[in-house]
Amino acid sequence: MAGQALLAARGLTRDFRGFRAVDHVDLDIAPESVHALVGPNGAGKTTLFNLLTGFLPPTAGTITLAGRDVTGLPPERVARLGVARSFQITSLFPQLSAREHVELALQSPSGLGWRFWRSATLMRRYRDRADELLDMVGLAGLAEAPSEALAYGRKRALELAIALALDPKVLLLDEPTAGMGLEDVDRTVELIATVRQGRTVVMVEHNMSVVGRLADTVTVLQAGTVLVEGPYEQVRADERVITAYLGAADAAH
Ligand SMILES: Nc1ncnc2c1ncn2[C@@H]1O[C@H](COP(=O)(O)OP(=O)(O)OP(=O)(O)O)[C@@H](O)[C@H]1O
Repeated sequence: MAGQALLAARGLTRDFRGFRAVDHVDLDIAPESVHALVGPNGAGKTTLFNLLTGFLPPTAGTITLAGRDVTGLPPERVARLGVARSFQITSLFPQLSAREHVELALQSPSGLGWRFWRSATLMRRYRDRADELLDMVGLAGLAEAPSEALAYGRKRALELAIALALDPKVLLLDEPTAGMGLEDVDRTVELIATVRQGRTVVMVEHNMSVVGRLADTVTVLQAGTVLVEGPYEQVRADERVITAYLGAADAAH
């Protein structure tokens, strides 16, 4: 199994001052699959995401990308090796246009740090690719719009275009439909179905209908451990998963 995985974790563990948020997780993300991480609040999904992208170093365990050990590498190195995550809206510059954001991402080798504009000629080379990416995420008509003028769903689409500028092998999406109305959810599902072509997608997603429509494999986390893993239909019918969610709902009331 590990030999076939593009991104794999073994015994991945992360403690926060004695509290174990991720507890010996084994994960195999198959190439060109959509793999969803789900689970009740506090299950460790975000922490696992941060571990896989180098934003947090693990307390124990290993992460491999195409068989190469990437454990403990900083996020920009992980990104350069082909693992990109969609950025949060807070990292957009209000006055820069959608196109300028993507152009900047294209000329930044890691996609993480914004660099100074190099030269007008060089930037023009990025323009065609930027416009292609904006078109892919449905923002072709909004290329000139300052990011602050974009509606919420469009801002999330711009984040995706920025992540795609790295041409990542693995794209990590953190709750891609969070806070969206039905129409934007549908558009985002279609968008992910498009951008997954030739890529591997890992997503944390609370909306089970979205998971059902997109994911090949679902990993359910609970209290930092893998509770169940498998195809959506199998996972949603699993008694342990139903109990975990009902338990979490009870605890919230
Ligand atoms: N920096 C931190 N310091 C201390 N505890 C943390 C830290 N980050 C996360 N935790 C704890 O680790 C556990 C897992 O958190 P995490 O955010 O990974 O869960 P999650 O599954 O993403 O939850 P949610 O669905 O609510 O986002 C939680 O109990 C959380 O309080």
